[in-house]
Amino acid sequence: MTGSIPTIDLSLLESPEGHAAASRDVLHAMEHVGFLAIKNIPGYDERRLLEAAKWFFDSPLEDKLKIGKRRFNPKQPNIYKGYFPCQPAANESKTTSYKEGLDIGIDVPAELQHQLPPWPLKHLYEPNLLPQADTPESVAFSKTLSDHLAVVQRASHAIMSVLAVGLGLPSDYFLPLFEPLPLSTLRLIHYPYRPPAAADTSAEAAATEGEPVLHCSEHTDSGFLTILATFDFKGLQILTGDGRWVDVPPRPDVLVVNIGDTLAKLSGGRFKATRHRVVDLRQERYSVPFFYEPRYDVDISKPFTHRPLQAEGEASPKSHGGSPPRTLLAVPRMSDHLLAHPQKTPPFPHLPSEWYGVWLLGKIKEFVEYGDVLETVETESDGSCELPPAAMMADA
Ligand SMILES: O=C(O)CCC(=O)C(=O)O
Ligand SMILES: [Fe+2]
Repeated sequence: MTGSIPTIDLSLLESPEGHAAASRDVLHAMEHVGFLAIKNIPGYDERRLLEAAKWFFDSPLEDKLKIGKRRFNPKQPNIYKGYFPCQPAANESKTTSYKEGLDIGIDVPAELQHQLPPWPLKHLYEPNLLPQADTPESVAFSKTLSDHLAVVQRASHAIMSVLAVGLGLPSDYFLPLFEPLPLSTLRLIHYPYRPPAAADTSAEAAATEGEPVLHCSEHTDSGFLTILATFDFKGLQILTGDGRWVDVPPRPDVLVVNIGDTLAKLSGGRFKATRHRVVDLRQERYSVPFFYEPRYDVDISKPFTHRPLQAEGEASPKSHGGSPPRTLLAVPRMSDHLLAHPQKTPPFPHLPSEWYGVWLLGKIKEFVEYGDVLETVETESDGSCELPPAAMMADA
């Protein structure tokens, strides 16, 4: 069934013909499947990434907790980035999330600190927490993560540029939605081996109703794209249009790409944010998703355009350049419209609800590992009402 997930060979992007062919394939995959695979990814070192993940998760829990989010380590100020331990029965609902993980994002350079958003969005840009750099192993670990982050960021740019060209837009059309402060997250995940007797009750209850035991319940991702390393681990499944769960078998040196809610929404529903889940095959499992996410102040309240971006069968553009169709120029960013129409609904009345960052804070409370984020920010005393500096308000 993975035959239905198209594979894009990134090495083909070097030639104009390859780029055009990839554009067609990416558009088709995004419209019909919501998932694709990429191969020949420059710089991707699967073995090194897996070894790094194993090294980190094999270390003692007390060491991992040193870089834990505040909920797990009160000495740490972070609530968004950092390590979270496995929480078997953390969620009373049917949602299962049997995993531990480490979240890292971009490190905001000193010269951009003044562009950080106000509370509570500033939490989304917390400094990374990484193991103390006092051993060669921990230095190598941090280097592996930053190298992989660069690899998947480049791959994300490549896919977005292929997509833009497929839509008849300049190849760097989407870049201003991300720069200079993308909210992207790289997450290392370890799903521990879970013997049947130790499985949490919600997962077992679901299984007895004929559903498989899950490591991670069905969901959609939040951002634009997810670029996922599954190494040689099975378990990932996607939901097809006709309601069947199908496996995404792992393939060596291939990364899985899927669309998140934001790109699906901004495309006016043309691209699919496909539901997916991870089945517990009664074995330990590792994965490394990269969630490619825009700046906090991107306006996600309306699609790129009010009509479908490009009707099926419409001629695809032949070149990367040229003027984009006029109706596509309404790329949502923090705009005069938002300033003129302040948001109507809380949770953060001093911020426009149309902002990606505001929506993200609301969405992540669905996930066990972030369950407390909203409560934490709501109980913080710093409810300052400043808006971001003028530089961030202007169109980039
Ligand atoms: O572990 C996997 O293969 C998928 C994880 C996933 O879907 C997610 O973290 O959003
Ligand atoms: Fe996901």
